Amino acid sequence: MSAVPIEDDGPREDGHGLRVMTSRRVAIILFNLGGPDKQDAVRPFLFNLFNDKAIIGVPQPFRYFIAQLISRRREKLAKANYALMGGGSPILTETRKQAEALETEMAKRVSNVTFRCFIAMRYWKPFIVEAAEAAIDWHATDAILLPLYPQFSTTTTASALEAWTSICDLPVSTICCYPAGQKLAQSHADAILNAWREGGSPERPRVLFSAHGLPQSIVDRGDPYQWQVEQSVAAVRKLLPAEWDTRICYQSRVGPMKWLAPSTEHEIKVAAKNKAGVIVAPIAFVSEHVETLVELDIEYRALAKRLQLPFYLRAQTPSAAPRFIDALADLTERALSAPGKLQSESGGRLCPAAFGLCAQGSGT
Ligand SMILES: C=CC1=C(C)c2cc3[nH]c(cc4nc(cc5[nH]c(cc1n2)c(C)c5CCC(=O)O)C(CCC(=O)O)=C4C)c(C)c3C=C
Ligand SMILES: [Fe+2]
Ligand SMILES: [Fe+2]
Repeated sequence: MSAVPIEDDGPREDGHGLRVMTSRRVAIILFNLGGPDKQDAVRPFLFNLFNDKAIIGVPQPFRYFIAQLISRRREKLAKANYALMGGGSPILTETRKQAEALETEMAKRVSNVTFRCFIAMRYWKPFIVEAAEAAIDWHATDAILLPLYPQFSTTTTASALEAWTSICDLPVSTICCYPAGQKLAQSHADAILNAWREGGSPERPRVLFSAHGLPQSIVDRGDPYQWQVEQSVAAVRKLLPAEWDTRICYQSRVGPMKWLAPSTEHEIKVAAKNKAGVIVAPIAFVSEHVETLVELDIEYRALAKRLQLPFYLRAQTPSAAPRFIDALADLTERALSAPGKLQSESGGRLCPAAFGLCAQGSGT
């Protein structure tokens, strides 16, 4: 898919022999996972997820059949979970709020460029191809690829960026990761402190930083997600009272394989043994969806109640909080002034770009 120039786009004579540049139109492509919008969408959404080679690394046609099998098996449980949220995922509504807020912020910050956010979901509508088509139809001059995954993983960021580069050749600037940014950390700390205050400021809470899990085999292959989660937690910890106990744990395991440990469920059981109340902080999600609203708010809350934890509080995800939108705008602004470069905020250590996982995203 190629950029089609606007009829009168590009440098042109102004009648006095001077060259006039038409304005830059930057498409900000916001990547996320996507979620089923209705019950009938649950199975095809799950199929798309498990048919991604970044999730199940076996060749076709085997992956196709495995994806059919798993999505059929998981459908009933997943449908029941989405039913608890009114039938579908709120992830698109949440992402739209972020897109709107980021567009407004960028218009305030930069006056000689026109910005438009396009939502590009990996496994459900609006798909990445739809975002690419919409950006081309809007006559974007170039694009900033901004994954709504602060921590880079081959299963999320790389998968989305590869899907984009295989269909669209707009000049791009890519933001590959931003796990330890100060404003992102501050938005998490704000949410944790809010949850704590709203819970009556109980003494010595234990903060469980709960990240979406990943199969251990994927981490062993060099996926940087786990250490980037650790970087995020380190940045947030600095903003919390020093005497608070904090732990990292992993939720949302799927299937029988070994996943990152300890699990969030395990840490809730440990907290019960230690008679510690917890604040659960989703550290790898930037919006509300099934993994927060059902898994954390219903399933783990019920477990905590059964185990008689002194308290169970849950910090909200950054969603469209001004500090988080500010963080996204900073990243966008930096990418704007370095077209074609891969932007990374991974703290200097082993950027994914260094081992080529998302280098294709650098474009021009
Ligand atoms: C932090 C980002 C995410 C990583 C890493 C990730 C890896 C990963 N996920 C699955 C399987 C499922 N994930 C599901 C939902 C889901 N996952 C993420 C984010 C990450 N996944 C989000 C934001 C969501 C919510 C989508 C929504 O409904 O809005 C699901 C569907 C729900 C369910 O059935 O439990 C599955 C399945 C794997 C296998 C994996 C890494 C290999
Ligand atoms: Fe997931
Ligand atoms: Fe990076």
